[in-house]
Amino acid sequence: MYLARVITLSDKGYMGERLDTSGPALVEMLKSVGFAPESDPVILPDTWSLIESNLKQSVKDGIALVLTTGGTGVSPRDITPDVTRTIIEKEIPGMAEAMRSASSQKTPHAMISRALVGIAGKTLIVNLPGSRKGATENLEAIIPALMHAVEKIHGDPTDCGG
Ligand SMILES: Nc1ncnc2c1ncn2[C@@H]1O[C@H](COP(=O)(O)OP(=O)(O)OP(=O)(O)O)[C@@H](O)[C@H]1O
Ligand SMILES: Nc1nc2c(c(=O)[nH]1)N[C@H]1C(S)=C(S)[C@@H](COP(=O)(O)O)O[C@H]1N2
Repeated sequence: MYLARVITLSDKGYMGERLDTSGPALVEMLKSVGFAPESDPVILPDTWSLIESNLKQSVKDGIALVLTTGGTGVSPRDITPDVTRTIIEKEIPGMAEAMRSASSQKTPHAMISRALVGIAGKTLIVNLPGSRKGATENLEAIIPALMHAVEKIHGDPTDCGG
């Protein structure tokens, strides 16, 4: 089973001013599709150095899949994709495109999310929006390809297309 970690980026969540319902919802979704997520999401403020160090630590910890939730939009403190871009070695634009495309059927606000998906070491990092609805709808869109992507990152030699 592949280890997964959920990182919630929310100033209010970090300060205890809002209950994080997005992180736990993502943990449950990951379990339901066969990943082994840590049971408690990591909650951080929208602070560059903390996001950077936690993403780097996740790679060192051998986490196969990191989901971030929050900070993908255009508010002044939204920096999650910008930090992610400095950590990943390979971007997977198709997964982010699939999330925005599917989400556009739900809300026109989908186009505001700047979420990135990419690979750092052997860790797949997926940015998701902050609201529970936004986070779960976006994850839903890539679930059909998520396990396959992680298996390939870990060197699955089998032919695709079977
Ligand atoms: N972790 C979370 N759990 C539940 N709802 C959330 C969470 N993060 C965001 N939301 C909801 O999604 C909306 C949009 O998210 P966004 O990150 O833009 O909000 P925010 O108020 O700027 O967050 P913050 O100040 O906590 O960083 C919020 O107003 C809130 O209703
Ligand atoms: N599927 C889906 N995508 C969504 C949403 C949503 O409700 N559903 N919310 C949007 C909104 S309102 C914003 S502002 C952006 C960025 O959200 P974030 O700043 O919380 O990361 O995600 C968008 N993507």
